Amino acid sequence: MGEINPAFIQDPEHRPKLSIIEADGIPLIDLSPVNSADNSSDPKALEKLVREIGNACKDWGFFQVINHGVQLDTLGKTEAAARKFFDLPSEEKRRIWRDEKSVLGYYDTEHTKNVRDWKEVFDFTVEEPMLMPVSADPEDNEEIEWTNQWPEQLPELRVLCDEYAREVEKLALKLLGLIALSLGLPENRFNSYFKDQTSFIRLNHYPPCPSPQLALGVGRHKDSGALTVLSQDDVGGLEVKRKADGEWIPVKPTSNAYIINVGDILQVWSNDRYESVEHRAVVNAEKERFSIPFFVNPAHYTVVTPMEELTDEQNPAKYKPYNWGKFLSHRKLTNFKKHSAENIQVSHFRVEE
Ligand SMILES: O=C(O)CCC(=O)C(=O)O
Ligand SMILES: [Fe+2]
Repeated sequence: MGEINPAFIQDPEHRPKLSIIEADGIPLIDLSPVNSADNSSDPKALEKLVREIGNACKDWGFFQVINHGVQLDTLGKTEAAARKFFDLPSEEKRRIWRDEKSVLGYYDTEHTKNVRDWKEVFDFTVEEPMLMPVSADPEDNEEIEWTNQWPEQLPELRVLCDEYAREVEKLALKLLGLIALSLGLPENRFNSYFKDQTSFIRLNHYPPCPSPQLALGVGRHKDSGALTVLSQDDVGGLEVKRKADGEWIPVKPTSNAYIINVGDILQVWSNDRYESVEHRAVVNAEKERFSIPFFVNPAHYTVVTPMEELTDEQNPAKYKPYNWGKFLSHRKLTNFKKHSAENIQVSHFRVEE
């Protein structure tokens, strides 16, 4: 076992077990009823699908989908380009370094809950240009464009990532429609929030780690957006905190599947019918691992609040409204360094009961 920088070492209670737990994993859902070639949708099959999605969101906050409609070729090419990118010399990657001013690009010192993650990442937005508030200050109404930074030495990365974003975006919108139906809302209920979406995609690379029992690729966290659509390779490492008993359950890699998880915004929109669940990524002593999350986020000016159709006197709103863009700016700015205070969380907007 090699030595690792103490910045990566997790407190004992957060260290991974790395033993194989034989457990039923997250639900696997077949999306063919909404992706059949002739587009003939059988109402019974659609109803069943909506029920399955609703149950998965309720019981796990996580599920996998197959027959999702994303071209395998597009995913394969994006994965290959991601490998090439992380293989570039360090100086090359550092030319597109992410910092407080330019928050997209390459980064290898992210901290989750104040412990450094054993990973390097590349972030880019799905919409270009993407508008955001200039600061997290609620009084400041100025907007700014967040611009992507692409590596000069790998021009194909931009082309492939753009194509990938367009494909996965379709899947994301389809899933948001099915989730809306599962909550008893019209299928297009969430659509307008995504007109000026602030969605972004991350290429994650987890290099082999000499002390996988001490560190994590990504420490435990919840995703703050509406939904995450994640592709992982066949190495495995993602673990989900099972709602039933708090046990960390590995998500077994399933070929050609996407992993979907409910983010904090959906938790608020659904007024806690669905929950954004903690997850983390463990690392591996021998193998490197790659994953590509698509974080599905609404327009920055979205005021996030429980859907009024889902609240009434018996079931009052459990959250105070908050501004998504301000929330995201706050998160982004605090992710750059170790902080003494806890990051901003949706729980801060919870109404006291
Ligand atoms: O790599 C993974 O499997 C999970 C990554 C993740 O949770 C994240 O980037 O938010
Ligand atoms: Fe995550």
